[in-house]
Amino acid sequence: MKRQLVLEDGTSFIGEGFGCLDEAKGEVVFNTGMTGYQEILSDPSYCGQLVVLTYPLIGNYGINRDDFESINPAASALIVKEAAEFPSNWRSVFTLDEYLKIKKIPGLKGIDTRKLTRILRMHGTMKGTICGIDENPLEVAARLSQEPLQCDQVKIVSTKNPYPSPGRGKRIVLVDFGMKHGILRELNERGCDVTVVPYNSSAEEILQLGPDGIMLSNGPGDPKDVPEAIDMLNGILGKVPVFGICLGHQLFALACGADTQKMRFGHRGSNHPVRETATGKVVITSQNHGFAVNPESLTETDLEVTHIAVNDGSIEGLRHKHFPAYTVQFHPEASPGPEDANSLFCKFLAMIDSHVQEGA
Ligand SMILES: NC(=O)CC[C@H](N)C(=O)O
Repeated sequence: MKRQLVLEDGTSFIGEGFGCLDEAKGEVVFNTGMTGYQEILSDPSYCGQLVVLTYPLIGNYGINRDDFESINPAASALIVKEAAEFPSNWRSVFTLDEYLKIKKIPGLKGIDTRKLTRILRMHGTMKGTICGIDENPLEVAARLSQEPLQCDQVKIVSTKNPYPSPGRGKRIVLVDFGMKHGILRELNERGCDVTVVPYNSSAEEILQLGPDGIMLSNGPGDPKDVPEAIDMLNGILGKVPVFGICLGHQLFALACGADTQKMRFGHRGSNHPVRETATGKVVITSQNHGFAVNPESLTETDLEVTHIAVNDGSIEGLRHKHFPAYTVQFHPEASPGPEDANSLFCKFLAMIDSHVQEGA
């Protein structure tokens, strides 16, 4: 069935609906990864977003049982040039179309995703909707531009109750703002005894669990929509070592007095080069973010920049000058993408050891 994507500025792309044929609405963002559509689709940070994949053929290795980053994908829709109907991979259990139908996610295929991406790069991220072709794009766009952006995504994707993921090693409290399973996987692989807690847990509730370290997960939306987490961070900073990823990094920056800002079209892909300021070493990273820490806002804080994006010079990592705490804007857990930055999890555990040795 023919469906159209209408952008906030009235641009319309007519394609073929696949997966679920419901209407979709949200922010239209593009990801440049050549592979990893299953992980992208199931990354809760895409909650409320219509994800455009720039690679022209998607779905050719199907959907498997192993590569999910969450149980229920949170993306509002998937937009591709061509969706493979006959996947070929020994792990494949569903076609992309079957999976989108099961999870009730609208898909749109057969549109010029390069043209769409160029528009988003030039204009910046826009709101959009997938609807029937009988609708007038200008009327749809006028309605869209009146609608406020969603601001409750973290509440939707975070766990409602704490749960354990046991191990015999260090005790880590993982604050779930919309956690990718990859983060939990990395901690468990290193033997950590993890308790995953909801996004709105208080500092007291977290400290009562007696953590050796606190990990702040990735998550969807604007970090300023999660003030509870900033209060919580103010109650734990300096008491327990902290490591944060993506939304966790942005929340850490806000809690330390820095500011965040929306990027024009963000960083979403699997090959973003990042330079470590101390060594000059460049790692290729997996990224998915539309906000970044404002560099000027760091002057009055105790934060130091540890990583910089090679492509646009934006901040990719921070460290607290006095407390055992550091965070990164990119995804060291990869999934999808390169594992160059994976050792940051070992660095977190080493930071916990030195915190203990210092008798803190
Ligand atoms: N992956 C993430 O944690 C994304 C963080 C935030 N929602 C952003 O878009 O910048």
